[in-house]
Amino acid sequence: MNLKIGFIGGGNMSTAIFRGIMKSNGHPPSEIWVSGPNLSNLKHWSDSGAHITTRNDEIFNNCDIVFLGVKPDKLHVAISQCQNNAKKNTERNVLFVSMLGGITIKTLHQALRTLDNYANVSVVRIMPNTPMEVGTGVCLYSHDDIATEEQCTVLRKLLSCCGLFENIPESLMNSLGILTACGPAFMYIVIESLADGAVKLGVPRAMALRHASQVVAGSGQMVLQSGKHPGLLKDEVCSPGGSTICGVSELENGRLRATLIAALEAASQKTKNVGENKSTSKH
Ligand SMILES: NC(=O)C1=CN([C@@H]2O[C@H](COP(=O)(O)OP(=O)(O)OC[C@H]3O[C@@H](n4cnc5c(N)ncnc54)[C@H](O)[C@@H]3O)[C@@H](O)[C@H]2O)C=CC1
Ligand SMILES: O=C(O)[C@@H]1CCC=N1
Repeated sequence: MNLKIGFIGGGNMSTAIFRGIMKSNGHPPSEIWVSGPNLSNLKHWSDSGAHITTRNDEIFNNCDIVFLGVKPDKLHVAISQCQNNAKKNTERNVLFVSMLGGITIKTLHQALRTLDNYANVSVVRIMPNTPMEVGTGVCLYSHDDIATEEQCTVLRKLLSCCGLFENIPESLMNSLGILTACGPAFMYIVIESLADGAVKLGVPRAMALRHASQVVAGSGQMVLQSGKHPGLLKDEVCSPGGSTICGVSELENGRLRATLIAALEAASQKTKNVGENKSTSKH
């Protein structure tokens, strides 16, 4: 029998995971459910064969693995909507998988404690990224001490078709998790900027974007596959007195390295504040 997979919140990140699973035939869509306040926003799920509902309790009461994909400030309301007093099947085991940035396993347990079948709920905290949609993502995870090896294996089987699936200490979620989850946005800006540069030099936009993307993907593969330090790989491109080093010099003038480091720090600080429930608009 296939496991029933549910998503509470079917926005960008849940959709990317769903599409990644669909792309690799990782699970039949007829065994996937998603909930959200507005059914018209979930049409892309039902078009692919998944079940859609406005009721979070339907997901929680019927699914074996329940992904939580709402914004962190909706944590408590979304969980309170999982309670259905008419249905008291408290024996079911549920693997509750939260993708909420900054929200700790401890906070998740505190929120879930209000539910009737809390005793049978184990929690996995994941930090996914949107490239999971095309099978080249990263999904970091940490689990509580209730989740069984078997549950983690089932989750690994489901999500490793979307890319790298790696167990990390929860203490790294707001650092490594920031690199992997926010990093794609930073890299899209790099790709767009490289393409802009080529367009400025007269290259047609679509051609520039396609090649900028391939250069970024290829460079990442080169670091991964060659085992060489990126500084050495950079040196291998820079001929003495050549063109590339002129460009590198401009990147240093523009403080590219310092800016990327600061971007990760800012995103990490913001995520920590979300976890601590600080309502600062900046950081
Ligand atoms: N977008 C990304 O690249 C990543 C997002 N995340 C996390 O994923 C979570 C979702 O982020 P996104 O998908 O980007 O946001 P989103 O705004 O696209 O999706 C959130 C969804 O939750 C739905 N929703 C709101 N209240 C609800 C409720 N009470 N019950 C059920 N559904 C409800 C909304 O209608 C919306 O579709 C966040 O907690 C974020 O920290 C984590 C890693 C990466
Ligand atoms: O920007 C955000 O808040 C989410 C969390 C990590 C990536 N996206």
